[in-house]
Amino acid sequence: MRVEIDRVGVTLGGREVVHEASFVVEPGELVGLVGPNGSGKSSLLRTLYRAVRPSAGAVRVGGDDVLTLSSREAARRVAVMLQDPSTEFDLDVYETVLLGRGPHHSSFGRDTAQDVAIVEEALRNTEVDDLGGRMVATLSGGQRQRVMLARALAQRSPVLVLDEPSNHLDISHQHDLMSTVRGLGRTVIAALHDLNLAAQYCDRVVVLAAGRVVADGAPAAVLTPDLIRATFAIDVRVLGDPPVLAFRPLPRAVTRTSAPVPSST
Ligand SMILES: Nc1ncnc2c1ncn2[C@@H]1O[C@H](COP(=O)(O)OP(=O)(O)OP(=O)(O)O)[C@@H](O)[C@H]1O
Repeated sequence: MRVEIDRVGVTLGGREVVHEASFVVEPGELVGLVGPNGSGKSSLLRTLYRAVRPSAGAVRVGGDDVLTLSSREAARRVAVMLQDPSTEFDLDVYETVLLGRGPHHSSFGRDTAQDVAIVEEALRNTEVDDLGGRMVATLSGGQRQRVMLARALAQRSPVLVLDEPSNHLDISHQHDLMSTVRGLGRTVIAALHDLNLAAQYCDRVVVLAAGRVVADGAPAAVLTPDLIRATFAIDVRVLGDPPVLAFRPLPRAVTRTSAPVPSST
């Protein structure tokens, strides 16, 4: 399903934090949204799952403005996995993932054998099937994040929105997550801090800086040393295609963090 972000503005606390953002995600594409802290990634993604109303422009999913859809239809089209899932959850893992089936039920609909099969598959795909009976609040950050991915997968929506999906995951689960979402064949938009993950797995990378889209294209075309230096204030060497990025802090960052300067050889 196609997603269009069309000249979207987002105003929060009286300040416009996203300005005229436009890009398209074609059906089945995996697009990485990258940018420094506070550049507006989460705010823009929130317009897609209707947690924030754009102050300008429109977000269209499958050709329809998301604001014109019923809540059920919006949830059938777009599933979301959030950066910091609430720790207030009073549900176990199985019940949490089953919530993903909600948009497919009528108000008092019962869980079907198909729901159970879909939930069990999502639990297996995210390697949390051994945690089924555990309360979500008792899980580690990474385990909880995988449960939230399982819930989003169980929703079986054609569009998946991921906001920093891998920030609690160990290196192997980061790659598992990216290859899982890549293999789904769904339309995926993921805000990512790890530019190497973006480079390796995304079809396209959209760069936000100070609320504006400053680049949009294939990873090798976008993730250049000049763009990364201008956007993130860090030096980088780019090797190969898909690019592998080797970072080297600028002197200002070294002063700030007292971190050792890695060798450039
Ligand atoms: N509820 C709010 N009220 C006012 N300002 C907000 C609110 N939420 C976010 N902002 C501001 O909007 C700007 C964009 O924030 P946003 O969370 O979208 O950035 P981000 O790119 O996702 O950042 P990060 O990489 O740190 O997660 C920031 O300056 C932030 O302080």
